[in-house]
Formats: sequence, C-alpha cells, structure tokens
Amino acid sequence: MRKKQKLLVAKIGGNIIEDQVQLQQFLADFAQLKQPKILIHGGGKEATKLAAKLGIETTMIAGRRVTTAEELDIVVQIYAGLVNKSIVATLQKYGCDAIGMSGADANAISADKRPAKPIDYGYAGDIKSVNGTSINKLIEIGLVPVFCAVTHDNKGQLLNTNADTIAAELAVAMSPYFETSLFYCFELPGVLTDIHDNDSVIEHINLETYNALKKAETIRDGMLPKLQNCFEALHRNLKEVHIANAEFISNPNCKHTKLTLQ
Ligand SMILES: Nc1ncnc2c1ncn2[C@@H]1O[C@H](COP(=O)(O)OP(=O)(O)O)[C@@H](O)[C@H]1O
Ligand SMILES: CC(=O)N[C@@H](CCC(=O)OP(=O)(O)O)C(=O)O
Repeated sequence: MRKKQKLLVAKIGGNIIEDQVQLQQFLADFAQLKQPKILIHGGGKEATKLAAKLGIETTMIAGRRVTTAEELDIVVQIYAGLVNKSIVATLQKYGCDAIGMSGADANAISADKRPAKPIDYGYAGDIKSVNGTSINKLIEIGLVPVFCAVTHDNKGQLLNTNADTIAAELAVAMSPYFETSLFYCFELPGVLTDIHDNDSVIEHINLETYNALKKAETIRDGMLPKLQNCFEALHRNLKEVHIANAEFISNPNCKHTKLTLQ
C-alpha cells in the first residue's frame, strides 16, 4: 500500500489572534511549511469584546459560549468575517494560497443544534459530519483551507462550534486520506501544573493522568474542552496530539505537551 502523505492540522487560539506580533510570526512560519495543511482559528476573545461594546453580556459555561441569536450574529461576523479574512489575507501575503472556510462552504462541516437540556447553549452546533472528500479536493489543487468556528445544519441555520472541536473532527475526518497530526497552538508553552509558572509544562499526558488532572482541577476553563477534544480524537485512532506555544510550528523540538492514550 502506498504510504499516506502527511497532513498538519493546526489550531490557533484567541490570545494568539489578539497579539499581532505573535499572529504575524505564526502565520509567516505556517506559510513556509511545504506539506499539506489546514488551519483552524478561534476568536472567542474578539467576539466577547464586540458583544460588550454592543452592550451584550457573554456567558461561558465550562469554556463554551452560550450563543443567543444576538450573539450568533456577532460570532459569525467576527469568526467567518473579520478574523477569517484577515488570516487568509496575511497567509496570501506570505505566499500561501489559503482559502477561508466556514462549515457551510463546500458543505464542509454539518452540525446539529445542541439540545437545550441539560444546559441551553443556544445556537451551538455539535458536529454531525465532516465532508473529507470536498476538503481533500481543495488540498489536492494546492489550496490551504482556513476554518473558522462556524458550522451549519443543512437547513440554512449557521451554528457556533468550538474551534478546538472543529480541529479534532477535521483531523479525524482527514485520516483516511493522510497521516494526520493535530496541533493546538496557544499563548502558553503547554499544559501547566501551575498556570502562573511557564516552567511547569507537563510534557506528557495520557488518559490516566488526564483524569487525575481534571479531578485535581489543575485544568480549568478553555483547557477543559481542549483536552476533552484531544482525547476524543485519540479514541478515534489519531496517534498523538500536541498542545504547544506558537513557536512549535517553526521549532517542533521546543518543550510542550504531547498527548497519547497510553
Ligand atoms: N493547566 C492549565 N495549563 C494551561 N492553561 C490552562 C490550564 N488550565 C486552564 N488553562 C487556561 O486555558 C486557556 C486555554 O484555553 P482557551 O482560551 O480556550 O484556548 P485558546 O487560546 O486555544 O482559545 C489558557 O489561556 C489558560 O488560561
Ligand atoms: C460554542 C463555542 O464555545 N464556540 C467558541 C468558538 C470560538 C472559539 O473556540 O474560540 P477560541 O478557540 O479562541 O476559544 C466561542 O464562541 O467561544
């Protein structure tokens, strides 16, 4: 059997997006990588800021946004509009032929509105299917898909979906076509035992240590859904996931957190 080509699935978080210096550096490095690749971005912080400016209060529960109809309009404008198009334009500046994608484009990611019980998250989408065939076609013609955190329900409704979940689902869905590696990039050097100490990087987390870290509340807020997504992807046959600082893209030997099942 022919060996599969490698595919990098990288996700950048909200704090990187807000920091122009880190963002430019990350995108310049990402653009340089010659292998097939997909980028996923969040933008939660930007959406919360715009909501506040408009007098709309944001509620997050366990790292996930309660997306009212008003808040959905904001997240679509920020994620699929300003943030996505700015990232695509920057990648084009660096010679990377990026194409901006929401889940509705090319019917790439379909989702169901999350049931209102036990918690009503509003217009939040749980991913139902990823159209690996369409995404693969884009990659085959040399494009670099850049996904925002917006999906659709195939009935005309856009939905807000956590960007970490989108990254994990894309990595799993592209595995039949490529040898896929999943990489979460954020402002810290990895998962830390002490959030105030950048030297406290946990270099390896497996299922057992993950459960212990959760129990001890060492991992909180946005790190909770991030790790949950990582382990779901590992359970679905992804070999390993990396959580690291933006510098990992140009320096894969830097200290960071690697996750495996065992
Ligand atoms: N043990 C931990 N190690 C590192 N970060 C943690 C930890 N527990 C909670 N966090 C928080 O999780 C955040 C990352 O989650 P989130 O903001 O959703 O990520 P992203 O920047 O990828 O959007 C960090 O900024 C940090 O505040
Ligand atoms: C349902 C849900 O929580 N969606 C996320 C999508 C954006 C995101 O994931 O952004 P970061 O990666 O920057 O956190 C939100 O609106 O915050």
